[in-house]
Amino acid sequence: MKLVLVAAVALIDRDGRVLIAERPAGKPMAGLWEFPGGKVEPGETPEAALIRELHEELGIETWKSCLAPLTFASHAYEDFHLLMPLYACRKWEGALRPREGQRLKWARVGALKDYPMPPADLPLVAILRDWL
Ligand SMILES: Nc1nc2c([nH]c(=O)n2[C@H]2C[C@H](O)[C@@H](COP(=O)(O)OP(=O)(O)OP(=O)(O)O)O2)c(=O)[nH]1
Ligand SMILES: [Mg+2]
Repeated sequence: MKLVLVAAVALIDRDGRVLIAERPAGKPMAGLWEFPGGKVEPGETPEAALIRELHEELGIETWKSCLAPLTFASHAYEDFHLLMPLYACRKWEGALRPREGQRLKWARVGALKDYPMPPADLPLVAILRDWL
């Protein structure tokens, strides 16, 4: 089974809400809500991948020192095994712009259950709820 490394982040605003993004049409699992992030490229660290993805997907800038490791997902999908570290981040610069046409939502952690997420994310939501 192919192991796929994806870095993801819970961006947390001053009110303790969490940013989720709707996966765009055409991508696998389109329409599900996810934590921003993406695949770690060869030779890249997870933190560098996240900094790159946050720039590409949301137009914001953050730094390695602002990415706190929180937990991870290890989930068997049908065609790959996902290993996904989840970081927490409370500090970034720039205004959020959905650069891939994706819908964005700041959600209270208690309301995340109202947004359908990929199955790998469900344990992460529980951990995030206890942690926040
Ligand atoms: N970003 C993100 N990906 C997730 C989450 N949960 C989950 O199962 N995934 C899966 C979906 C995809 O199979 C994979 C991430 O792929 P992606 O399509 O976002 O990767 P990417 O941003 O690098 O995009 P691309 O260049 O491959 O199109 O991880 C999550 O919360 N956030
Ligand atoms: Mg992505």
